[in-house]
Amino acid sequence: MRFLHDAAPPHDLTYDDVFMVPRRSDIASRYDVDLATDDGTGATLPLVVANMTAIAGKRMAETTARRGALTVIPQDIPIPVVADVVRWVKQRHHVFDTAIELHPTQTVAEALALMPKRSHRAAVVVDAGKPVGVVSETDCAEVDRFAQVGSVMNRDLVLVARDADPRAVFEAIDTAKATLAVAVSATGELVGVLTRLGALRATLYTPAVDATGGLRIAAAVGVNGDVADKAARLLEAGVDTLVVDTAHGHQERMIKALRAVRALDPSVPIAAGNVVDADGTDALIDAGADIVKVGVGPGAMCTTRMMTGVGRPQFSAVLECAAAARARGKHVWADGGVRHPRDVALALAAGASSVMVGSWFAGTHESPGDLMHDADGRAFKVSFGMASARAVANRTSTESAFDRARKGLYEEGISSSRMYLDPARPGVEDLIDQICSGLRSSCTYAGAASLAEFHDRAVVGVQSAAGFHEGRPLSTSW
Ligand SMILES: NC(=O)C1=CN([C@@H]2O[C@H](COP(=O)(O)OP(=O)(O)OC[C@H]3O[C@@H](n4cnc5c(N)ncnc54)[C@H](OP(=O)(O)O)[C@@H]3O)[C@@H](O)[C@H]2O)C=CC1
Ligand SMILES: Nc1nc2c(ncn2[C@@H]2O[C@H](COP(=O)(O)O)[C@@H](O)[C@H]2O)c(=O)[nH]1
Ligand SMILES: [K+]
Repeated sequence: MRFLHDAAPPHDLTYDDVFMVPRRSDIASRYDVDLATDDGTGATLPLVVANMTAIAGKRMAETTARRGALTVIPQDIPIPVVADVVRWVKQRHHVFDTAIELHPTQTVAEALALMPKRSHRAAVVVDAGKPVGVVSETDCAEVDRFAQVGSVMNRDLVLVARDADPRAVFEAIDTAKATLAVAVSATGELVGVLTRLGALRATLYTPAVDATGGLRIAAAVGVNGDVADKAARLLEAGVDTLVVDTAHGHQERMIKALRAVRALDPSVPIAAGNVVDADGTDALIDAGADIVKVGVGPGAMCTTRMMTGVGRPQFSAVLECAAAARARGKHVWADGGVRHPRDVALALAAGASSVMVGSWFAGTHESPGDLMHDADGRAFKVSFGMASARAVANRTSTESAFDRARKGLYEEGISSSRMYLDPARPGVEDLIDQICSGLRSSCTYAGAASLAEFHDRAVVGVQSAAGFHEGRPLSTSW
């Protein structure tokens, strides 16, 4: 990446401060761009779901890995639970989505409570292991809440084989004008479901898969307690990337923790952070990090900059840390503050190998929280920061009341925030589609067929607030 007219700015910049200029390109189609990362995580998209309890759970992990991104299970989840999640995610089908299963005698009320867990808003009715119907939210509208789903379900199933070609599945759904197709095994047991859009996506994305065919997943450890023991148990559980995570990554406790994790000689990449400069990046690489997590204070749930004055505008932080890491053959993840597809593109132009997204994905069907509605009927989920009073109370629940009270004094995150679902993009895959289409287009504007070429060729200029404002679309007249 270089600055336009080679004019490096005199002050630090964040995503809104910069823009990219188009360059002569010989990339004929946006589909000719390869978005795979080269950081050893095996992700086929440069996206990582941040290790936040309100965002990164098993549904998020399954759904994002199927499209090629990685989800990091947070450090606050007990390790036996993480092991169960890893096992579950690795058993998921690469093409078919995990269905909500209901027995014909379950009620419409139960169905309606479970359906928001899927963006396709439907469940498969299963009897003796075999699908007998599909029930959607529309089928349940205006129906007595105590009615049994067996009496409202649609029995005309589009049944397909577990190895059916996604394009053929798309056509079968289209012809039947159905909501989704139901995949079954050779003996007729339910395997999963696929919508028209899911079938299309299966032809556009490559799942992030490990050597044995399981979907990939990452998990985080903090820097307190017996870090080596926790890391060893996560590796034993089969995580594909290990993240050592704390607010202030450039500290002795982190360096000690990282050395202990490196001493386990893991065969998977170790990511560690967070830092914002070359010194911090070098220190973490010296201690054993393959990937350095960059960002202090940009996160949407983060109050660190307001509380402490510490942090650094994220674009400059990523640019400096990425240069330091690249000089040593290592990588950085740009962590936090991403709100538009352009921010993802700019972080990658600056040299990040992947971009961590937290709050943007909180308001989706796949985040772990329950779907709620405000007084105007708008759907939202509750999110919270990992350094908020709420998260600290969870993390320290086994400590003495005194220690908990002491730790509770240091709050650097929001405990409750409403993240509204975008009615046009209520699922995380809708947001991934949006990000990838923006990013593919950015790459072709730069004349880049891969992320490595994108970083090489990107030319970035600095803009005023008016310049940023000019780029915003206008939904009504002036
Ligand atoms: N990227 C960002 O800007 C930030 C991210 N976070 C996220 O929040 C989560 C919790 O992180 P964290 O608060 O580090 O909690 P941890 O539970 O990981 O504990 C951090 C440890 O470091 C010590 N410490 C020393 N200086 C600091 C400092 N300035 N800030 C925080 N801890 C310090 C703490 O000791 P003692 O308590 O005795 O001081 C504690 O033992 C992580 O997921 C982290 O990534 C949190 C803040 C900023
Ligand atoms: N200072 C704090 N930072 C936090 C907290 N919880 C998470 N984070 C950081 O934010 C990113 C995600 O950023 P987002 O803009 O996509 O939401 C995450 O990976 C952490 O580094 C917090 O409570 N305080
Ligand atoms: K912030």
